[in-house]
Amino acid sequence: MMQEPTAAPPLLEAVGLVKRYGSNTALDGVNLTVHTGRTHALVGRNGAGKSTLVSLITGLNAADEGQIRFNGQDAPAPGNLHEWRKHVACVYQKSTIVPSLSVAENLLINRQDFGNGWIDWQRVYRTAQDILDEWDIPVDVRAEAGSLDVENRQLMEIARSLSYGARFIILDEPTAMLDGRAIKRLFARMEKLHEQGVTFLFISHHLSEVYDICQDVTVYRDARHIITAPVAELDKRGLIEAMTGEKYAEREYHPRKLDGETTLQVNQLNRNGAYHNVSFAVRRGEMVGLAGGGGCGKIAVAETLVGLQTADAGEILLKGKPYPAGSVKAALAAGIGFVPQDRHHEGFVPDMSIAENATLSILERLSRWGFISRKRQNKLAQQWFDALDIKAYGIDQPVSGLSGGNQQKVVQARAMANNPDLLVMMSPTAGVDIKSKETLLDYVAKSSENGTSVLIVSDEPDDLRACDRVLVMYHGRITHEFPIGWQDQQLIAAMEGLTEAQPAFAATTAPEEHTP
Ligand SMILES: Nc1ncnc2c1ncn2[C@@H]1O[C@H](COP(=O)(O)OP(=O)(O)OP(=O)(O)O)[C@@H](O)[C@H]1O
Repeated sequence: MMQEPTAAPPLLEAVGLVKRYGSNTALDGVNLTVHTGRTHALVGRNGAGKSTLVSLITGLNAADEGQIRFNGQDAPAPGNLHEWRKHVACVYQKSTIVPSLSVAENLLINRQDFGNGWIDWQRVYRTAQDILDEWDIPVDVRAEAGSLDVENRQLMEIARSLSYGARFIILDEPTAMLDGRAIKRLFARMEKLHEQGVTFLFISHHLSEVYDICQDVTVYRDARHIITAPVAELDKRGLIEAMTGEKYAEREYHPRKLDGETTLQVNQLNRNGAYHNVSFAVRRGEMVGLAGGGGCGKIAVAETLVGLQTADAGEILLKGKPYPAGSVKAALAAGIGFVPQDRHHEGFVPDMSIAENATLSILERLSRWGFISRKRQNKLAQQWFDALDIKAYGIDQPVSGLSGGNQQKVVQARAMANNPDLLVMMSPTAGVDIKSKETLLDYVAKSSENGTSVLIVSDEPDDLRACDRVLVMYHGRITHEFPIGWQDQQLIAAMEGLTEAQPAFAATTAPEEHTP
């Protein structure tokens, strides 16, 4: 189903784009047509080619074949970024700002009329303020850009793109690092900019967002264009089937009988300003969710368990024994595996291969007399590669060349390779496509059946559905516990603090004790 042609030429028309990396074809003759004023979603599984397409339609890379036109005119020559910026810009998940400079400097960086010789700072701030005012973007021009949170950093990058003249903005997984309220604010801002004549290409693995804010959707699968349709004509089931190429089946979740010994026991854990009186246990083979909105303290609790942070008071026992606090090494040695929140900093070594990264945590086990057995390493890595459905040309590929979601899977493999007693996963499916999410979470569920205890720390209902119990944190305290089978609305209301703490937790949630 193609979009009805309108009188004006499309804002973007990409036809027959091919891009190869060595023997790997990242895009195999794909099309994309975006019309002015229609928010267009681009979706596809990890490695489908979305980021590669963005690199071509923003002029960062040259296509091997195909044409790109903006408003009926041929696109500038690849690499002439000054000209491309007038047509299109992309706000990436990873920031492109200079953190040590002010918002104003970031907005006006690299402009011919600023920064040559003597700088008139009053003029810099005034011009930057004018840009933000024109688009009604409430960011302080004098703030250090590195101090902005993700939400404001994205707004600043949008304003910068618009100031170059672009009226076509690509948002690459903009909601991946935002909590529910910030996502609502972002969507409201997009609506407003849309009214001011800005068109968005929206890339997201959260399909409900596609239905919330997009009018058209394009699906790529395995480097190919599968379908473009108005979202109103393609329901969620159809969309998932287009993405996966398989029939979609609804899942059911059932309670399990769990009576194994306690693997993790957390007693009255406190960290000033982060979490308070946190107590819970995870049994052998149990999957527990730790949910909550941004700033609720769930990540701080998880990072304390794995040694990335320390508590001010309280007790953590693994199989009945304490282990040294504040040391990742000690946590790993005690039997904890973890998927960190920030995979770019703590997750993987980019220049090392999939095999090397996936087996980082067990190098000792793979070595004999100080030499690593490559055969054993590769065998194990290959098992993970297949089990997690990693899309790459092989286990020797450096992780830096993988798509975002596939990098996440390598981090996951590393966390599980050690066969830990307790697996702590923070936002484990951020950037992971819907099918891979299922594969990954199924794998975790299978490990739990074999005795691994699991703590999934996330605000994403889909990550938590298979958990035997979900604990919800709000303002640093556990306020609710839901057994498997909860409804999304229940969980979201608790995460947003819209429902009173349950009686079992109310005693620890007295408002006067609250430290934001
Ligand atoms: N610089 C590169 N070198 C080698 N291969 C690459 C490079 N960039 C991308 N690829 C490959 O091209 C394919 C498409 O990757 P791309 O990053 O475009 O996927 P994506 O749809 O954005 O995925 P994700 O949702 O995981 O971000 C993948 O197989 C990837 O490994």
